[in-house]
Amino acid sequence: MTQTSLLAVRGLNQLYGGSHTLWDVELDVPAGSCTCLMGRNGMGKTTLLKCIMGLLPVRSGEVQFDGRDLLTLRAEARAGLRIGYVPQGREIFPRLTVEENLKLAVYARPDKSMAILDHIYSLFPVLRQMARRRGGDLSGGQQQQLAIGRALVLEPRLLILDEPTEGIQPNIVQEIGDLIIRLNREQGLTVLLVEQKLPFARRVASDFRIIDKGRMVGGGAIEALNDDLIRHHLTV
Ligand SMILES: Nc1ncnc2c1ncn2[C@@H]1O[C@H](COP(=O)(O)OP(=O)(O)OP(=O)(O)O)[C@@H](O)[C@H]1O
Repeated sequence: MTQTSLLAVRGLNQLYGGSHTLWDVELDVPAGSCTCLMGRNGMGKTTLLKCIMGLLPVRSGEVQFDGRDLLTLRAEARAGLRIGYVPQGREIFPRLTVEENLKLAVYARPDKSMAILDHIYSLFPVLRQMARRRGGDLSGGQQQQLAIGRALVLEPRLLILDEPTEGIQPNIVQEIGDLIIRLNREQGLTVLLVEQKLPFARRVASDFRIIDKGRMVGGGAIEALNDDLIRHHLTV
């Protein structure tokens, strides 16, 4: 692990049954960065995030968070290290209210302190307005905000977001971008983001990594994401 990486993946291999999905993957997420993991559909982005979170078994390799080996820890213990994860599709509880969804996350905090809810509502005023509505009754954009708010309840040191803008109306995409920028640049939260929208990635990210057919094929500062890389690995 390089000195400045908060998260480091080394030589990671993953298989779904006999199908080899991730090949010797290396990934560094520098502390304080907003690192955007990019790649076409089906290239292994979600699979890599699930391996990092302990939601899928890996065949070989290492995952280190702040110098600690994650692969020996169960998924709950990884969240306990304050790694917040917002999965693709959001996975909120549709029949529970907004506040109940947030409170469930509070019970995972060591101090179980509900005081954090005020902070979450200040980041997402719409969630305060909707506190008694059922999660399933919110719009897609509001559900995404709830899923991010729920991850922030743990006051994560690393926030992992899987395509937070997918299927969301443009004004909420803008708001989510504003929030990521605020959390990352003003509050110093390290972010690992899977994102396919180039303008969004360019706006919020400091660094990029490209995965193609399960292999890491490029990366660097976001300014280095050039047309050649885009043509070869990102456009359909
Ligand atoms: N549960 C599974 N069982 C078998 N194969 C799977 C499973 N989930 C994903 N795959 C396969 O693994 C590969 C990588 O999928 P993954 O979802 O990680 O891609 P992705 O880059 O996140 O794509 P997307 O942007 O579409 O979510 C794909 O070929 C996919 O079909």
